[in-house]
Amino acid sequence: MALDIKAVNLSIIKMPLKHPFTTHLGSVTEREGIIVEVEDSNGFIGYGEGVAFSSPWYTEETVQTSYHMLKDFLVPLLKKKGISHPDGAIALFSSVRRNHMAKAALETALWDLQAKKEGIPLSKLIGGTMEAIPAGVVVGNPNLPEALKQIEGYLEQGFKRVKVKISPEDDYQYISGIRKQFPDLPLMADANSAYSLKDVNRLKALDEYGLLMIEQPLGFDDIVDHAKLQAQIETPICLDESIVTFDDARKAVELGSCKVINIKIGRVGGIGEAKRIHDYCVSKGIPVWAGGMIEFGISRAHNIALASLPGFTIPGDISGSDRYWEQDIIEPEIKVHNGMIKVPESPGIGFELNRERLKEVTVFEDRFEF
Ligand SMILES: O=C(O)CCC(=O)c1ccccc1C(=O)O
Ligand SMILES: [Mg+2]
Repeated sequence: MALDIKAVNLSIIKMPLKHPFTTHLGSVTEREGIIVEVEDSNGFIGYGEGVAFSSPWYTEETVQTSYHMLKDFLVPLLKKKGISHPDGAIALFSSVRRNHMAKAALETALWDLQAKKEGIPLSKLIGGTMEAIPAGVVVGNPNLPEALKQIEGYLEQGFKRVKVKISPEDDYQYISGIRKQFPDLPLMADANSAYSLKDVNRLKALDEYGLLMIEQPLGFDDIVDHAKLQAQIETPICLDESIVTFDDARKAVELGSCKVINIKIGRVGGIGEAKRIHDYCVSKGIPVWAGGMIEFGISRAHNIALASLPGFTIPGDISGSDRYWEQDIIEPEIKVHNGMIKVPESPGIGFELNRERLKEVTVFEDRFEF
C-alpha cells in the first residue's frame, strides 16, 4: 500500500553549541538544521533532519541550498508522483543531481513514517540486529591540555573510542601528548583533507602511535591518491568526504584507497544508499561505522537505527544529546550508559519531537499540503 502523504512540514532551526567544535577548516559555534515532518492520512508523522551546515565547508550543500531543493524540487516530486515505499526514494529523486543532504532529509522521514505505519522500530525495518550500540565521541579542541581533560571526562562516561582532529600544523605533538596520558586508548584521527601526497613521510611517521585509523587525510573528492598513500602507510585509511555514492565506495574498495568506510546518511543521500554501501562493505570484509554531523536528535536517532546493522563493527561518532546541546529537540534525549546507547524498541525512530523546544529554536517554518 502506497504511503498516503497529506502534508510535509519544514522547520529551519538554530541552536548554539555548548562549546565550539574546531577543525583546521574552522569552528562551528552555532548549528542550523532543517527538521522535516511527513504526515500521512492516519496521522502518523515521519521525522527527518537536513544536516547541511550554514556554510559549505564540509560539503557543497548549505541549509539554504537544501531548503531550496526540498521546497522547489523534492517535495513537489513527492507530491506529484507519490511513493509506495521509502526504498523508491532514490529513483523518485533521480532527476535531481547530488544534493544528498536535502534528499536524505526527506528520505529519512519517509523511512520513519514507513516504520511507524508498520508499527515496528526503524532499526528492525532496515535490518538492524543490535540491541545497543557502542558510543564514540569526537574532540574538536586544538588546545592539548583542554583536550586531555575532555578525553578524561569522556572515558569516565564510558565512551568506547575517541576521535580527534589533526592537520600538518598540529599532529605529532597533539597525538603524542594524548598517547603519553592514554597509551591504550582506542584513538583515531580525522584530517578532513588537511594533507596532500607531499606529506607522505609525515603521515608515515604517525604509524608509531597505533591509531585505529586515519580519516580522510587527502582531498575531499579523491580516491586515487588515497590508494597510493594506503600502500605506503600501516595505519588504515578511513574515507569520509570522498564516499558520496555506492559506486564511490565500490571504486575505493577496488582501488585499495581505504580499509574502513565512515557512512553518513546525509552525505550519501539517505538510508537506502547507506544500506547498500553497508551491504557491499560486509560482502568485502570492510568494516564501517556511523559518522556524525554535530546533529540534533532526529538525525542522531536515524544514525542509531543505521548503526544497529551487523556491519557496523566499529564505534561511530554517535554520542548523547548532551554532547553538543543544552537541550535537544527530541524526548527522551539520547543518553549514553556505560558507553552504550540503547536501540529503541518503539515504532519508527523511537523518539518524539519536543514541540516546546522545537518552537523555541525555530527561525522559519513552511508547510506543504498534498
Ligand atoms: O558529530 C560529531 O560528533 C562530530 C563528527 C565530525 O567529526 C564531523 C562533524 C561535522 C562535519 C564533519 C565531521 C567529520 O567527521 O569529518
Ligand atoms: Mg570526517
